[in-house]
Amino acid sequence: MRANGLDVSLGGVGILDDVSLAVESGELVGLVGPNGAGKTTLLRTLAGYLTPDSGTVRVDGDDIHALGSKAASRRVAVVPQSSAFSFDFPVRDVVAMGRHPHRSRVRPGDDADGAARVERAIERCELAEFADRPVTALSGGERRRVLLARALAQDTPVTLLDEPTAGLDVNHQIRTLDLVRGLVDDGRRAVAAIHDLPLAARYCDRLVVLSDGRVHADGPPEKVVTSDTLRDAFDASAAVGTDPVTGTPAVTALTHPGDADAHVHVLGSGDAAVGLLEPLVEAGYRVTVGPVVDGSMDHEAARRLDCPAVTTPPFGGVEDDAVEAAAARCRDAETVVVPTSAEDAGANGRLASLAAACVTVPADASPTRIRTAVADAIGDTAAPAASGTKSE
Ligand SMILES: Nc1ncnc2c1ncn2[C@@H]1O[C@H](COP(=O)(O)OP(=O)(O)OP(=O)(O)O)[C@@H](O)[C@H]1O
Repeated sequence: MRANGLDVSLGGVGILDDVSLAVESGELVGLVGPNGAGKTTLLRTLAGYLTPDSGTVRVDGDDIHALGSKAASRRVAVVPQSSAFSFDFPVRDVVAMGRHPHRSRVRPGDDADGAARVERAIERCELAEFADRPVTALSGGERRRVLLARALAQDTPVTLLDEPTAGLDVNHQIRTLDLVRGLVDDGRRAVAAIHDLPLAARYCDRLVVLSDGRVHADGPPEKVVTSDTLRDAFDASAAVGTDPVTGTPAVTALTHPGDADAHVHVLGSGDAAVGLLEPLVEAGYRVTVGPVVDGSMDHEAARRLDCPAVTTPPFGGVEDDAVEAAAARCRDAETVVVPTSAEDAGANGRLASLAAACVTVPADASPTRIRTAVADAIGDTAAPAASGTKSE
Protein backbone atom coordinates (compact mmCIF):
# COMPACT_ATOMS: atom_id res chain seq x y z
CA MET A 1 0.00 0.00 0.00
CA ARG A 2 1.36 3.39 -0.97
CA ALA A 3 -0.19 6.74 -0.03
CA ASN A 4 1.32 9.72 -1.74
CA GLY A 5 0.93 13.42 -0.92
CA LEU A 6 -2.50 13.17 0.72
CA ASP A 7 -4.26 16.44 1.44
CA VAL A 8 -7.64 15.99 3.11
CA SER A 9 -10.07 18.60 4.38
CA LEU A 10 -13.26 18.11 6.35
CA GLY A 11 -15.96 20.77 6.61
CA GLY A 12 -13.67 23.15 4.74
CA VAL A 13 -10.84 22.71 7.24
CA GLY A 14 -7.50 21.19 6.20
CA ILE A 15 -6.90 18.05 8.29
CA LEU A 16 -4.13 16.15 6.46
CA ASP A 17 -1.29 17.98 4.80
CA ASP A 18 0.92 16.19 2.28
CA VAL A 19 0.88 12.82 4.06
CA SER A 20 2.80 9.98 2.43
CA LEU A 21 3.05 6.47 3.78
CA ALA A 22 4.19 3.11 2.43
CA VAL A 23 3.38 -0.28 3.95
CA GLU A 24 5.15 -3.34 2.60
CA SER A 25 4.05 -6.97 2.81
CA GLY A 26 4.84 -8.43 6.22
CA GLU A 27 4.83 -5.01 7.86
CA LEU A 28 2.81 -3.69 10.79
CA VAL A 29 2.95 0.10 10.87
CA GLY A 30 1.85 1.90 14.02
CA LEU A 31 0.19 5.26 13.58
CA VAL A 32 0.77 7.37 16.66
CA GLY A 33 0.18 10.98 17.52
CA PRO A 34 -1.75 13.26 19.85
CA ASN A 35 -5.54 13.52 19.93
CA GLY A 36 -6.85 15.29 16.85
CA ALA A 37 -3.63 14.72 14.87
CA GLY A 38 -5.58 13.14 11.99
CA LYS A 39 -5.00 9.40 12.54
CA THR A 40 -8.63 8.36 12.01
CA THR A 41 -8.90 10.69 9.03
CA LEU A 42 -5.82 9.09 7.50
CA LEU A 43 -7.11 5.55 8.08
CA ARG A 44 -10.47 6.46 6.54
CA THR A 45 -8.66 7.92 3.53
CA LEU A 46 -6.45 4.84 3.16
CA ALA A 47 -9.60 2.69 3.24
CA GLY A 48 -11.15 4.71 0.43
CA TYR A 49 -13.99 6.09 2.62
CA LEU A 50 -12.73 9.67 2.31
CA THR A 51 -11.58 11.15 -0.96
CA PRO A 52 -8.46 13.32 -0.69
CA ASP A 53 -8.31 16.81 -2.20
CA SER A 54 -5.06 15.66 -3.72
CA GLY A 55 -2.78 12.64 -3.54
CA THR A 56 -3.38 8.95 -4.14
CA VAL A 57 -3.67 5.66 -2.27
CA ARG A 58 -2.60 2.60 -4.21
CA VAL A 59 -3.01 -1.02 -3.16
CA ASP A 60 -1.23 -3.53 -5.37
CA GLY A 61 -1.00 -0.85 -8.04
CA ASP A 62 -4.70 0.16 -8.09
CA ASP A 63 -6.00 3.51 -6.88
CA ILE A 64 -8.32 2.59 -4.00
CA HIS A 65 -10.55 5.59 -4.75
CA ALA A 66 -11.09 4.44 -8.33
CA LEU A 67 -12.25 0.94 -7.29
CA GLY A 68 -15.89 0.06 -6.61
CA SER A 69 -16.76 -0.42 -2.93
CA LYS A 70 -16.77 -4.24 -3.12
CA ALA A 71 -13.46 -4.36 -4.95
CA ALA A 72 -11.96 -1.90 -2.43
CA SER A 73 -13.27 -4.06 0.44
CA ARG A 74 -11.52 -7.09 -1.04
CA ARG A 75 -8.24 -5.16 -0.71
CA VAL A 76 -8.67 -3.35 2.61
CA ALA A 77 -10.46 -4.36 5.82
CA VAL A 78 -11.12 -1.83 8.56
CA VAL A 79 -11.47 -2.31 12.31
CA PRO A 80 -13.16 0.97 13.31
CA GLN A 81 -12.71 2.86 16.56
CA SER A 82 -16.36 2.66 17.58
CA SER A 83 -17.87 -0.69 18.47
CA ALA A 84 -21.42 0.61 18.88
CA PHE A 85 -23.91 -1.58 17.00
CA SER A 86 -27.36 -0.29 16.13
CA PHE A 87 -28.73 -3.77 15.32
CA ASP A 88 -28.83 -6.94 17.40
CA PHE A 89 -27.65 -9.55 14.88
CA PRO A 90 -25.95 -12.62 16.29
CA VAL A 91 -22.16 -12.41 16.52
CA ARG A 92 -21.71 -15.08 13.81
CA ASP A 93 -23.79 -13.01 11.33
CA VAL A 94 -21.79 -9.86 12.08
CA VAL A 95 -18.51 -11.70 11.46
CA ALA A 96 -20.01 -13.18 8.26
CA MET A 97 -20.56 -9.62 6.97
CA GLY A 98 -16.80 -9.67 6.36
CA ARG A 99 -17.49 -12.12 3.50
CA HIS A 100 -19.88 -9.74 1.72
CA PRO A 101 -17.27 -8.34 -0.71
CA HIS A 102 -16.43 -11.90 -1.80
CA ARG A 103 -20.01 -12.92 -2.58
CA SER A 104 -21.50 -12.52 -5.99
CA ARG A 105 -25.23 -12.28 -6.62
CA VAL A 106 -24.78 -13.89 -10.01
CA ARG A 107 -22.35 -16.61 -8.85
CA PRO A 108 -23.44 -17.55 -5.32
CA GLY A 109 -20.94 -20.45 -5.21
CA ASP A 110 -17.99 -18.02 -5.44
CA ASP A 111 -17.48 -17.89 -1.70
CA ALA A 112 -17.41 -21.66 -1.12
CA ASP A 113 -15.02 -21.52 1.84
CA GLY A 114 -16.60 -18.39 3.33
CA ALA A 115 -18.41 -20.20 6.17
CA ALA A 116 -15.19 -21.95 7.21
CA ARG A 117 -13.33 -18.62 7.22
CA VAL A 118 -16.01 -17.09 9.44
CA GLU A 119 -15.72 -19.96 11.93
CA ARG A 120 -11.94 -19.66 11.93
CA ALA A 121 -12.12 -15.91 12.59
CA ILE A 122 -14.57 -16.53 15.47
CA GLU A 123 -12.20 -19.11 16.89
CA ARG A 124 -9.08 -16.93 16.55
CA CYS A 125 -10.79 -14.02 18.30
CA GLU A 126 -12.01 -16.30 21.10
CA LEU A 127 -15.67 -15.61 20.38
CA ALA A 128 -16.97 -19.18 20.06
CA GLU A 129 -18.95 -19.00 23.29
CA PHE A 130 -20.68 -15.80 22.10
CA ALA A 131 -21.26 -16.82 18.47
CA ASP A 132 -25.05 -17.14 18.76
CA ARG A 133 -25.58 -14.22 21.15
CA PRO A 134 -26.84 -10.84 19.86
CA VAL A 135 -23.86 -8.56 19.39
CA THR A 136 -25.59 -5.88 21.47
CA ALA A 137 -25.47 -8.27 24.45
CA LEU A 138 -21.66 -8.28 24.52
CA SER A 139 -19.33 -6.15 26.60
CA GLY A 140 -17.43 -3.30 24.90
CA GLY A 141 -14.21 -5.32 24.79
CA GLU A 142 -15.97 -8.39 23.37
CA ARG A 143 -17.59 -6.24 20.68
CA ARG A 144 -14.20 -4.93 19.65
CA ARG A 145 -13.10 -8.54 19.12
CA VAL A 146 -16.17 -9.08 16.92
CA LEU A 147 -15.01 -6.21 14.70
CA LEU A 148 -11.57 -7.74 14.53
CA ALA A 149 -13.08 -11.14 13.62
CA ARG A 150 -15.15 -9.49 10.88
CA ALA A 151 -11.96 -7.97 9.45
CA LEU A 152 -10.17 -11.35 9.65
CA ALA A 153 -13.06 -13.04 7.83
CA GLN A 154 -12.79 -10.36 5.13
CA ASP A 155 -9.38 -11.85 4.31
CA THR A 156 -7.76 -8.82 2.68
CA PRO A 157 -4.09 -8.06 1.95
CA VAL A 158 -4.35 -4.85 3.99
CA THR A 159 -5.96 -4.37 7.41
CA LEU A 160 -6.44 -0.94 8.98
CA LEU A 161 -7.14 -0.80 12.69
CA ASP A 162 -8.25 2.29 14.60
CA GLU A 163 -7.33 1.88 18.26
CA PRO A 164 -7.66 -1.94 18.21
CA THR A 165 -6.67 -2.25 21.87
CA ALA A 166 -8.77 0.58 23.32
CA GLY A 167 -11.08 -0.73 26.02
CA LEU A 168 -9.46 -4.18 26.08
CA ASP A 169 -8.03 -5.69 29.26
CA VAL A 170 -4.27 -6.18 29.32
CA ASN A 171 -4.55 -9.85 28.33
CA HIS A 172 -6.73 -9.14 25.30
CA GLN A 173 -4.59 -6.16 24.27
CA ILE A 174 -1.65 -8.52 23.92
CA ARG A 175 -3.72 -11.26 22.27
CA THR A 176 -5.16 -8.80 19.77
CA LEU A 177 -1.78 -7.46 18.77
CA ASP A 178 -0.35 -11.00 18.67
CA LEU A 179 -3.14 -11.82 16.24
CA VAL A 180 -2.42 -8.80 14.06
CA ARG A 181 1.27 -9.65 14.24
CA GLY A 182 0.41 -13.19 13.08
CA LEU A 183 -1.44 -11.75 10.06
CA VAL A 184 1.49 -9.64 8.94
CA ASP A 185 3.97 -12.43 9.62
CA ASP A 186 1.90 -14.41 7.09
CA GLY A 187 2.67 -11.69 4.54
CA ARG A 188 -0.26 -9.29 5.00
CA ARG A 189 0.09 -5.55 5.71
CA ALA A 190 -1.47 -3.64 8.57
CA VAL A 191 -1.65 -0.09 9.84
CA ALA A 192 -2.86 0.41 13.41
CA ALA A 193 -3.52 3.67 15.23
CA ILE A 194 -2.36 2.98 18.77
CA HIS A 195 -2.20 5.49 21.63
CA ASP A 196 -0.16 3.26 23.92
CA LEU A 197 3.37 4.07 22.74
CA PRO A 198 5.22 1.22 24.51
CA LEU A 199 2.69 -1.27 23.12
CA ALA A 200 2.99 0.24 19.64
CA ALA A 201 6.78 0.15 19.89
CA ARG A 202 6.71 -3.46 21.00
CA TYR A 203 4.54 -4.78 18.18
CA CYS A 204 5.12 -2.54 15.18
CA ASP A 205 7.92 -2.73 12.67
CA ARG A 206 7.68 0.99 12.05
CA LEU A 207 5.99 3.91 13.70
CA VAL A 208 4.62 6.91 11.85
CA VAL A 209 4.09 9.93 14.07
CA LEU A 210 1.31 12.18 12.89
CA SER A 211 1.13 15.63 14.41
CA ASP A 212 -1.15 18.42 13.29
CA GLY A 213 -2.00 16.55 10.10
CA ARG A 214 1.60 16.04 8.99
CA VAL A 215 4.06 13.16 9.25
CA HIS A 216 6.42 14.23 12.00
CA ALA A 217 8.55 11.07 12.04
CA ASP A 218 8.60 7.68 10.32
CA GLY A 219 10.98 4.89 11.27
CA PRO A 220 11.79 1.97 13.56
CA PRO A 221 10.28 2.37 17.06
CA GLU A 222 13.62 2.88 18.81
CA LYS A 223 14.45 5.77 16.46
CA VAL A 224 11.01 7.35 16.70
CA VAL A 225 10.13 7.01 20.39
CA THR A 226 12.47 9.58 21.88
CA SER A 227 11.94 12.32 24.42
CA ASP A 228 12.52 14.86 21.61
CA THR A 229 9.70 13.38 19.48
CA LEU A 230 7.41 13.27 22.49
CA ARG A 231 8.13 16.89 23.25
CA ASP A 232 7.81 18.12 19.67
CA ALA A 233 4.84 16.02 18.49
CA PHE A 234 2.92 15.47 21.72
CA ASP A 235 4.00 18.52 23.68
CA ALA A 236 4.76 16.04 26.45
CA SER A 237 7.65 15.77 28.83
CA ALA A 238 8.69 12.13 29.13
CA ALA A 239 11.65 9.96 29.92
CA VAL A 240 12.32 7.18 27.42
CA GLY A 241 14.28 4.10 28.37
CA THR A 242 14.34 0.43 27.45
CA ASP A 243 11.85 -2.07 28.81
CA PRO A 244 14.01 -4.68 30.55
CA VAL A 245 11.63 -7.51 29.54
CA THR A 246 10.80 -6.72 25.90
CA GLY A 247 13.90 -4.66 25.03
CA THR A 248 11.64 -2.11 23.30
CA PRO A 249 11.18 1.57 24.24
CA ALA A 250 9.53 2.30 27.60
CA VAL A 251 8.00 5.69 28.27
CA THR A 252 7.59 7.42 31.61
CA ALA A 253 5.44 10.52 31.28
CA LEU A 254 6.58 13.28 33.60
CA THR A 255 3.77 15.21 35.17
CA HIS A 256 5.53 18.31 36.45
CA PRO A 257 8.06 19.39 33.88
CA GLY A 258 10.05 22.20 35.39
CA ASP A 259 12.65 24.65 34.22
CA ALA A 260 15.18 24.39 37.02
CA ASP A 261 18.50 24.04 35.28
CA ALA A 262 20.98 23.22 38.05
CA HIS A 263 23.09 20.07 38.27
CA VAL A 264 21.96 17.87 41.17
CA HIS A 265 23.87 14.73 42.11
CA VAL A 266 21.99 12.01 43.99
CA LEU A 267 24.64 10.38 46.14
CA GLY A 268 23.85 6.76 46.77
CA SER A 269 22.05 3.79 45.34
CA GLY A 270 19.11 1.53 46.01
CA ASP A 271 15.39 2.29 46.26
CA ALA A 272 15.91 5.44 48.31
CA ALA A 273 18.14 7.01 45.65
CA VAL A 274 15.94 5.86 42.76
CA GLY A 275 12.89 7.43 44.40
CA LEU A 276 14.59 10.83 44.29
CA LEU A 277 15.38 10.78 40.58
CA GLU A 278 11.97 11.23 38.98
CA PRO A 279 10.80 14.25 41.04
CA LEU A 280 14.08 16.01 40.31
CA VAL A 281 14.06 15.16 36.60
CA GLU A 282 10.47 16.40 36.45
CA ALA A 283 11.55 19.66 38.01
CA GLY A 284 14.01 20.08 35.15
CA TYR A 285 17.28 19.52 37.04
CA ARG A 286 20.24 17.88 35.32
CA VAL A 287 20.37 14.84 37.58
CA THR A 288 23.29 12.47 37.97
CA VAL A 289 23.41 9.54 40.39
CA GLY A 290 25.80 7.05 41.91
CA PRO A 291 27.79 5.14 42.54
CA VAL A 292 25.29 2.45 41.53
CA VAL A 293 26.06 -1.14 40.68
CA ASP A 294 26.51 -1.67 36.95
CA GLY A 295 23.40 -3.34 35.48
CA SER A 296 21.35 -3.06 38.69
CA MET A 297 17.73 -1.92 38.84
CA ASP A 298 18.99 1.48 40.08
CA HIS A 299 21.22 1.71 37.04
CA GLU A 300 18.29 0.80 34.74
CA ALA A 301 16.04 3.38 36.43
CA ALA A 302 18.72 6.03 35.89
CA ARG A 303 19.00 5.05 32.23
CA ARG A 304 15.24 5.26 31.77
CA LEU A 305 15.20 8.74 33.20
CA ASP A 306 18.24 9.73 31.16
CA CYS A 307 20.31 10.43 34.30
CA PRO A 308 24.03 9.77 33.78
CA ALA A 309 25.16 7.31 36.47
CA VAL A 310 28.51 6.65 38.10
CA THR A 311 28.77 2.85 38.15
CA THR A 312 30.79 0.29 40.01
CA PRO A 313 31.03 -3.43 39.13
CA PRO A 314 28.88 -5.92 41.03
CA PHE A 315 30.60 -7.55 44.03
CA GLY A 316 33.74 -6.33 45.75
CA GLY A 317 32.64 -2.92 47.05
CA VAL A 318 32.82 0.48 45.39
CA GLU A 319 35.90 0.81 43.20
CA ASP A 320 38.29 3.73 43.64
CA ASP A 321 37.56 4.92 40.10
CA ALA A 322 33.86 5.09 40.93
CA VAL A 323 34.56 7.05 44.12
CA GLU A 324 36.68 9.49 42.11
CA ALA A 325 33.97 9.84 39.43
CA ALA A 326 31.34 10.44 42.11
CA ALA A 327 33.62 13.01 43.73
CA ALA A 328 33.88 14.84 40.40
CA ARG A 329 30.10 14.87 40.08
CA CYS A 330 29.76 16.18 43.65
CA ARG A 331 32.24 19.00 42.99
CA ASP A 332 30.41 19.95 39.82
CA ALA A 333 26.89 19.79 41.26
CA GLU A 334 25.08 22.84 42.59
CA THR A 335 23.82 20.51 45.27
CA VAL A 336 24.18 16.91 46.34
CA VAL A 337 21.14 15.03 47.60
CA VAL A 338 21.71 12.20 50.02
CA PRO A 339 18.91 9.78 50.87
CA THR A 340 18.77 9.35 54.65
CA SER A 341 19.51 5.66 54.31
CA ALA A 342 22.91 6.52 52.80
CA GLU A 343 23.97 9.46 54.98
CA ASP A 344 26.00 7.40 57.43
CA ALA A 345 27.80 5.33 54.83
CA GLY A 346 31.41 6.46 55.41
CA ALA A 347 32.47 7.52 51.90
CA ASN A 348 29.22 9.37 51.26
CA GLY A 349 29.86 11.86 54.07
CA ARG A 350 33.27 12.71 52.63
CA LEU A 351 31.92 13.00 49.07
CA ALA A 352 28.99 15.14 50.15
CA SER A 353 31.36 17.60 51.78
CA LEU A 354 32.90 18.29 48.36
CA ALA A 355 29.66 19.80 47.12
CA ALA A 356 28.64 23.44 47.23
CA ALA A 357 25.58 22.32 49.16
CA CYS A 358 24.16 19.10 50.45
CA VAL A 359 20.68 18.18 51.47
CA THR A 360 19.57 15.00 53.20
CA VAL A 361 16.16 13.80 52.17
CA PRO A 362 14.16 11.03 53.83
CA ALA A 363 13.48 8.07 51.57
CA ASP A 364 9.73 8.46 51.99
CA ALA A 365 9.57 12.22 51.30
CA SER A 366 6.88 13.35 48.86
CA PRO A 367 7.96 14.63 45.42
CA THR A 368 7.03 18.16 46.46
CA ARG A 369 9.12 17.93 49.61
CA ILE A 370 12.09 16.57 47.66
CA ARG A 371 11.88 19.41 45.13
CA THR A 372 11.46 22.06 47.81
CA ALA A 373 14.44 20.79 49.80
CA VAL A 374 16.67 20.84 46.74
CA ALA A 375 15.43 24.26 45.57
CA ASP A 376 16.12 25.63 49.08
CA ALA A 377 19.64 24.17 49.14
CA ILE A 378 20.43 25.66 45.73
CA GLY A 379 18.88 28.97 46.77
CA ASP A 380 21.19 29.04 49.80
CA THR A 381 24.32 28.59 47.71
CA ALA A 382 23.22 31.44 45.45
CA ALA A 383 22.78 33.74 48.46
CA PRO A 384 25.85 35.69 49.68
CA ALA A 385 25.72 34.13 53.15
CA ALA A 386 25.33 30.55 51.94
CA SER A 387 26.06 28.15 54.73
CA GLY A 388 26.95 25.25 52.42
CA THR A 389 25.32 22.35 54.16
CA LYS A 390 21.71 21.94 55.04
CA SER A 391 19.62 19.12 56.39
CA GLU A 392 15.90 18.58 56.05
N1 LIG B 1 -16.41 16.02 9.93
C1 LIG B 1 -15.46 16.83 10.40
N2 LIG B 1 -15.51 18.16 10.15
C2 LIG B 1 -14.55 18.99 10.59
N3 LIG B 1 -13.48 18.58 11.31
C3 LIG B 1 -13.39 17.28 11.60
C4 LIG B 1 -14.36 16.33 11.16
N4 LIG B 1 -13.99 15.11 11.58
C5 LIG B 1 -12.83 15.29 12.27
N5 LIG B 1 -12.47 16.58 12.27
C6 LIG B 1 -11.28 17.17 12.91
O1 LIG B 1 -10.15 16.61 12.29
C7 LIG B 1 -9.08 16.53 13.21
C8 LIG B 1 -8.49 15.14 13.14
O2 LIG B 1 -9.44 14.22 13.67
P1 LIG B 1 -9.10 12.67 13.76
O3 LIG B 1 -10.29 11.99 14.31
O4 LIG B 1 -8.60 12.21 12.43
O5 LIG B 1 -7.91 12.70 14.79
P2 LIG B 1 -7.22 11.48 15.59
O6 LIG B 1 -5.75 11.68 15.45
O7 LIG B 1 -7.78 10.19 15.13
O8 LIG B 1 -7.69 11.82 17.06
P3 LIG B 1 -7.92 10.86 18.34
O9 LIG B 1 -6.57 10.36 18.76
O10 LIG B 1 -8.47 11.83 19.34
O11 LIG B 1 -8.87 9.78 17.95
C9 LIG B 1 -9.67 16.89 14.57
O12 LIG B 1 -9.28 18.22 14.88
C10 LIG B 1 -11.15 16.79 14.37
O13 LIG B 1 -11.84 17.72 15.19
